[in-house]
Amino acid sequence: MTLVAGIDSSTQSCKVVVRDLASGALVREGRAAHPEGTEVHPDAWWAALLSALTAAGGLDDVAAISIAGQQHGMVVLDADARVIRPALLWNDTRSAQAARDLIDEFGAADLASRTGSVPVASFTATKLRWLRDAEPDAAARVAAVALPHDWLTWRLRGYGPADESELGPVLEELVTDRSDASGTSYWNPRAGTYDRDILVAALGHDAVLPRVLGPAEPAGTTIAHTATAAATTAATGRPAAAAESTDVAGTTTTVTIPAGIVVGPGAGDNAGAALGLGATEGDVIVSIGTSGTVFAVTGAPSSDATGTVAGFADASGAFLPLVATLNAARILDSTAALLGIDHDTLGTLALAAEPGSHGLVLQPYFEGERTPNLPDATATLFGMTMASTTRENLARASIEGLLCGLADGLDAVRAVGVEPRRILLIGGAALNPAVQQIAAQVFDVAVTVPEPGEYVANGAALQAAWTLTGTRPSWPVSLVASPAADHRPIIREQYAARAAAAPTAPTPAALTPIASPA
Ligand SMILES: Nc1ncnc2c1ncn2[C@@H]1O[C@H](COP(=O)(O)OP(=O)(O)O)[C@@H](O)[C@H]1O
Ligand SMILES: O=C(CO)[C@@H](O)[C@H](O)COP(=O)(O)O
Repeated sequence: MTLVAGIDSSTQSCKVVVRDLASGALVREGRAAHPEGTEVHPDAWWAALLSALTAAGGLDDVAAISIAGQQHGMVVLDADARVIRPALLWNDTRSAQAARDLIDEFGAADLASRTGSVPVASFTATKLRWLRDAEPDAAARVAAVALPHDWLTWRLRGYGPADESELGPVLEELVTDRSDASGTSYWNPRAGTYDRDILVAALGHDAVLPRVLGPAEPAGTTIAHTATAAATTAATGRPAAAAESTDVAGTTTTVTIPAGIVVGPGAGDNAGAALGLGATEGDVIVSIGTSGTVFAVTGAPSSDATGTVAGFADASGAFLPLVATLNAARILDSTAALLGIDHDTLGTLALAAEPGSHGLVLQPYFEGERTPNLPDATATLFGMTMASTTRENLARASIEGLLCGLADGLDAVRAVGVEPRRILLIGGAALNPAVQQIAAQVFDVAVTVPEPGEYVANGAALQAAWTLTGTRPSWPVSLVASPAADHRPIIREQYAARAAAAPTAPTPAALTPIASPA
């Protein structure tokens, strides 16, 4: 049996799957938690990856591997390949003003046509501009910029600072793929080239950028080496990466990497999920993890000058128009914690309330919001009366608020030409039966739920198999639930009415004056 491995280094954790190349069957898996926070030292991801690999039984019998990961995170390296400062993650909003500055300098339409997207605080270019403005000494030392999956792939292949790696600080060996490059705001998905003018405008100077590999183009093969990481995140002062629910702060994980494992190009996590699901025309994927995302694989690139839909590339040579929200599964985590219950009980309570939650509406911008672009917004609960303010209605309102934001995202991907025939619901919160049932009430498209699984890691494993053999596998994906269509327009109508009246209502991008480039 030939085995391939796929990794999802996501916001909250690192997940590893090992699969049979021929059938796609899951052979073994492992996971490890990431630190909390929107600023994380990449060493913590490396420690979690090695810990998850160990939990998944190591790589001795694995023929190929690929790493997918959270998009956009800013990993900055100096000339000795040392990480200059903790990475700013996609959900860190401190670069909101930097995004506005870049839009003022280039114009939204120009950025959309050059990079497929109008940047918000999530995008890497805005984080580089923030670094240039807020930490100019650090910015001046930047010799290379990478994304989370690029840096982890490079470390796995044996590169890194001289005293921590077998092959040393060879920045030119950094690689990425089309899907993750398209989330930087300095890569053009139509042309397949970096836009170094935007990079220089953001960072203040040029830098080494990872070589962009095509689908199934190998990053290389591993050399035999020992990879070691200490489970500590001293740079952030936050908890150590650790096997979930196990405190291993201060422990060191060592993994023996054998020679000759083919390393695939990797992917952004959403593109990885599209690969893992085998998404085809008519499929819209709705993922409810830390981020909420709505996306589809399309043959043609998109560019939305309003900034709502990001015009990403996918991991198969096609494109991936995508809407992302900053608040998703954690809305339910917060509400469950507030009510002092677990996720299952939250779901049970929610299903005991009527659609529309008796007028209770949660606009769930707990961490600011990305779509709509309201980085400083806070959450608001509308419609509180003696009758509506019950635990049941609050539980349901939290799920309805989450899903209404994603339904707005579905409308936006439709507006760039996607014609959805079914929704594939994935991500941690999609496991919740109440989320599945209420999704069938909020979306006006049939909702289907694939069997529980790590679809980003599965996509990375499939990419590893594709890279090894040169042929894209077609592994089966079972659907476990198709909640009966039960569309209840009232849910979105009352949400839209509250959003329109809210003080945080967004200014339509079309009405925002955009300065011409200098
Ligand atoms: N049954 C459930 N109901 C609601 N939320 C859940 C459930 N199971 C897991 N989650 C939430 O899903 C999130 C993790 O999902 P995941 O897709 O792995 O996120 P990420 O990829 O961003 O790390 C966590 O916030 C977790 O609390
Ligand atoms: O920013 C985006 C997409 O543009 C997010 O999808 C991140 O890629 C994080 O994903 P999760 O860790 O929440 O799955």
